[in-house]
Amino acid sequence: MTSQPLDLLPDSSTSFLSPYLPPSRPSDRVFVTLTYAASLDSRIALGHGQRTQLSGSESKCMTHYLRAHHDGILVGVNTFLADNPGLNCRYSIAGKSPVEASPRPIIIDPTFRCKIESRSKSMMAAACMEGKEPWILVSAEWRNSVSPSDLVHIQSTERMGARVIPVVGLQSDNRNESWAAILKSLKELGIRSLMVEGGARVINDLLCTAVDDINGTKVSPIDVVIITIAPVYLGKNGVEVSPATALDNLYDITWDQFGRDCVMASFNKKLRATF
Ligand SMILES: NC(=O)c1ccc[n+]([C@@H]2O[C@H](COP(=O)([O-])OP(=O)(O)OC[C@H]3O[C@@H](n4cnc5c(N)ncnc54)[C@H](O)[C@@H]3O)[C@@H](O)[C@H]2O)c1
Ligand SMILES: Nc1nc(=O)c(N)c(NC[C@H](O)[C@H](O)[C@H](O)COP(=O)(O)O)[nH]1
Repeated sequence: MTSQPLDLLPDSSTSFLSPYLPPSRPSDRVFVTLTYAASLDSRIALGHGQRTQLSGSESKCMTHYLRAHHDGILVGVNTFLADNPGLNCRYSIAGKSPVEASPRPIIIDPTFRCKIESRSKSMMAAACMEGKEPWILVSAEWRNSVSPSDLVHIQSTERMGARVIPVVGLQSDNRNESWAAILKSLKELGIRSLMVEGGARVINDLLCTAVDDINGTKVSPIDVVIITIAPVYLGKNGVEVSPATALDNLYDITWDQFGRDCVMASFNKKLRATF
């Protein structure tokens, strides 16, 4: 199963994106890009568990171009199970094979719900062929008391090249603590830039998360927000992106049109503003 490479973006689109790409200089923390596609009524899927294509071909290219510029791409386990995403990079990058250009797929899955089943098998098989093998972040508490049958699932998942990585604090009820734990683990694993694609729980949580910076000040972990707006309504049963608090954090905002979609790119103030 080999997918066709996507078309190349015009220079105007790569110039539009270039200020928002992760910096190449080393940093003491993970650079986080939050990106997703939403309808005009801020829905990202028609219903829970329903894969819904919102991006047109041009904005899909944009997403894969962004993937090529990040070390990791993260989704929640519901997205993994609903969408069976490849999470690879099908945008051709000069001098790089598709595997080299692809980010590391990272799945937040505290209790390992994505255990080997036909769908995750096909995703992992596809990822092995066209991208990098996924890392599955599970709760360390869950991993320490794993059942014999789940242990078998872990071993068969790892035999396919994936890694099941225990994270201390992942199952915390406190989103600040769980995101601090996720980002600390990923940094230790060598991820310097992370593209967060969804789903709704992940996006809504992350928008309201605050983690300690090097001075111990609570700041948002998000650096850049890039949102595709598709000109459709998904209706009230759709899966909504709407954080728990009001936010007015974005700056250096620019908009560009990709086919029939509009894409907003912006930086996120590190300090959280709520009104
Ligand atoms: N349009 C888009 O850009 C887009 C992108 C991604 C997903 N989607 C859609 O979103 C829907 C899925 O969204 P969702 O909200 O149901 O699920 P999700 O993908 O956000 O996954 C939620 C699950 O991930 C785990 N998780 C997430 N954050 C965690 C944290 N901080 N700590 C511990 N565990 C955590 C939990 O098990 C949680 O139940 C699907 O229908 C999918 O098609 C759309
Ligand atoms: N940018 C974007 N536009 C969409 O319309 C949509 N539904 C997603 N959803 C993100 C989700 O994770 C998808 O499942 C992957 O975008 C699937 O794409 P790949 O198989 O990885 O190429 N993302």
